[in-house]
Amino acid sequence: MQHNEEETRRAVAAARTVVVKVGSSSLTQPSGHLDVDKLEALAGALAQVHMLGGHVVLVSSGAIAAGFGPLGFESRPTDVATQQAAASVGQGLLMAQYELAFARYGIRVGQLLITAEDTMQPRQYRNARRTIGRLLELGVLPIVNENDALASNEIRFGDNDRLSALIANMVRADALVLLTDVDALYTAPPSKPGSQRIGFVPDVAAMIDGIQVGGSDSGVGTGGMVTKLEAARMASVSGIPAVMTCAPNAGPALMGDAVGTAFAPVRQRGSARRLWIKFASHPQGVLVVDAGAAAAVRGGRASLLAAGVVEVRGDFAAGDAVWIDDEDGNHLARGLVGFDSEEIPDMLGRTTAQLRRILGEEYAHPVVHRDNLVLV
Ligand SMILES: Nc1ncnc2c1ncn2[C@@H]1O[C@H](COP(=O)(O)OP(=O)(O)O)[C@@H](O)[C@H]1O
Ligand SMILES: N[C@@H](CCC(=O)OP(=O)(O)O)C(=O)O
Repeated sequence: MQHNEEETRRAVAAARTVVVKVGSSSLTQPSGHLDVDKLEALAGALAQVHMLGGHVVLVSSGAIAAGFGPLGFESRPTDVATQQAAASVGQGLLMAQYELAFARYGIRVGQLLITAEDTMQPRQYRNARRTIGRLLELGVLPIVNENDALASNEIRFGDNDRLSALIANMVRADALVLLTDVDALYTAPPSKPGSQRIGFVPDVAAMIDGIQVGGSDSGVGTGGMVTKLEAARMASVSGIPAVMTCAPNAGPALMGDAVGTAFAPVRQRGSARRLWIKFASHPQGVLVVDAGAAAAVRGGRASLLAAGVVEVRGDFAAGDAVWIDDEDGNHLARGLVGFDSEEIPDMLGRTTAQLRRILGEEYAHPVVHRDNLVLV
């Protein structure tokens, strides 16, 4: 599958389900306070799609930006605890404005606060997917943000760009639209003289190295262009076309006009939850595997059995993410492990039949099931 720009834009315009991500900088005034006019303009553009029968999921940042002013801070706080407090105040303010803005079009909104690390667990993943699906069936416009108050620093995504790509993959969206404060991707940060606008990226994974990307200049955003390109790549390998542009271009971008930068999908639709394991997991330990197990894991379809594990490192609980390494220390895969780290030493090298006989039925399972394993 190789999409050209026209096909990519057309696919965005024809999308039945679209995930739209808006950054803090597109919802705030230079002072950092929430800019209600900007928020209303965005709601107007999304309402058009909704009223034409499209399903829109909005991933909105802005909780921290909306909360720090009312708490009396002059600029965005830099320590995590104050950011979390600001998010807790700001999230309610943000949703109140969205409710008002969408109510003008008779559209009801629903809030989902997601912790990416938790949502890759099968049950939470299914629940989040089912809730968003049901909201869409009920004609509600779901608004997603990271659960800033809960996510600790280590597991926090911090930016919503990659979260929006994971959500697009989860809801099997037909398009992802990333709205920010620059009109397009440039060959270098736009403040640099001579940087050129890029209208179309046929293969984002292949071009990432050729672009100079910088962090956020806005003072309120977090990820800058790095995480936006990462999000575009995640969408692209999930078979989802993406467009990145500035928030005032939301309407034209959603209609397939040639604004911003379009990113072609490079694959067929991929599996869903495994993308979360790949991008949202923070491995807590390592399982070192022998050559036979390494070959099986590399083959892509096998579960990791205790028989092939030679060593376990780290302190983790069943359900945590771990690295699967070969004996030379190369990372082969990431996976959600089925056992606590203390349970695994007694299992090492044993076949499933031996595990059943010696340790009992509850140990006669793969250490990492193939559904929970993703190659790196
Ligand atoms: N190559 C590039 N092309 C476009 N913008 C870039 C590039 N490198 C860095 N940037 C910066 O990324 C910023 C957008 O990221 P960010 O401030 O995190 O926005 P948001 O709050 O929308 O997530 C832009 O303001 C721009 O200055
Ligand atoms: N969850 C945070 C998002 C952090 C953030 O600023 O993200 P972004 O503006 O998308 O780079 C918030 O709502 O403030």
